[in-house]
Amino acid sequence: MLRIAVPNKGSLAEPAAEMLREAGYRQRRDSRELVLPDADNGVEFFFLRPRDIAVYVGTGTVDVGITGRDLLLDSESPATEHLRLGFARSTFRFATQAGQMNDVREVAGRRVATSYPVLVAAYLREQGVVPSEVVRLDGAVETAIRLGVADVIADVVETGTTLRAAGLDVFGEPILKSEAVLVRRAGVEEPAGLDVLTRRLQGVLTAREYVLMDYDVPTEFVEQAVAITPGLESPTVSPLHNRDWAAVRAMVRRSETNRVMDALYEVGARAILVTSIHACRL
Ligand SMILES: Nc1ncnc2c1ncn2[C@@H]1O[C@H](COP(=O)(O)OP(=O)(O)OP(=O)(O)O)[C@@H](O)[C@H]1O
Ligand SMILES: O=P(O)(O)OC[C@H]1O[C@H](OP(=O)(O)OP(=O)(O)O)[C@H](O)[C@@H]1O
Ligand SMILES: [Mg+2]
Repeated sequence: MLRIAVPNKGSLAEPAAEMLREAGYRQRRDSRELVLPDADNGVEFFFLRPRDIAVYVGTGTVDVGITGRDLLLDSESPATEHLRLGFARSTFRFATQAGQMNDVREVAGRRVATSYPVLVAAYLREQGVVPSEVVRLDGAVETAIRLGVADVIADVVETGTTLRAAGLDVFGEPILKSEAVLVRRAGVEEPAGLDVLTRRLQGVLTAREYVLMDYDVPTEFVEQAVAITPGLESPTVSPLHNRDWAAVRAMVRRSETNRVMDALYEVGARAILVTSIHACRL
């Protein structure tokens, strides 16, 4: 049985459960359940705090886990990124009172509050900047400056709403770009069953990222049309009853759907249909 750690709370919990559900696994109905066997799929889920997941994976107590890249790096655990999962995207940044600082070098001699002290200390070391102190807080880091605990904060930024509400502005380069990742123990062989989990999750990622596009096009323009929709390997081209026309089917990036439809229409394609992909194995 592959033992999989899943975040029990916080921003990662719901999207992680949703992704596993889409990949065909059982998910818990009650948020108080801590362990959930899924014998039909040969896996067992352990619901753990997101910050602890890399630690469990690093010691080998569980085989793999879903956590954030920022949490993985801050844990210093011997766990490694196996697959990017594309949700809970954020940047990790320095911020201070609006208009006060422009460069990471200004952090020298200042107090920095963060929930990610290892990550911040490592970054400052790399930049050759020595702060006076790195203050570790559990959350609500944005308030630390107003309360006089720190001069600068380093925190997760998604929309920037929380920073703005606290009258703070980011400065310097982003310390890190984070997203949810599947992690496994570093330096050991892949656990049995991880290949199946990986293919299933990749299937969900592809189904989310691509759509299926069908259209009819006069045979004389097929080459021009398939150049616009080359698909992943090669598009399917089928004859129509009217021999002057062909039907084409290809996968297209969801984000490019309308641009591609416009381009196809221009070369003479008609009856252009877009369908969501429910599941796939590439
Ligand atoms: N607003 C956000 N947008 C995207 N990702 C976020 C956001 N807030 C936190 N994360 C990500 O979630 C992970 C942290 O999860 P964790 O559960 O510890 O904190 P949280 O989501 O802030 O939950 P809580 O504050 O309720 O404890 C990190 O990988 C972080 O990058
Ligand atoms: O850029 P935004 O879209 O505003 O999102 C970023 C905020 O979201 C998270 O906070 P959360 O609500 O989890 O509170 P916390 O600080 O107590 O963890 C994170 O720690 C930031 O504060
Ligand atoms: Mg939080």
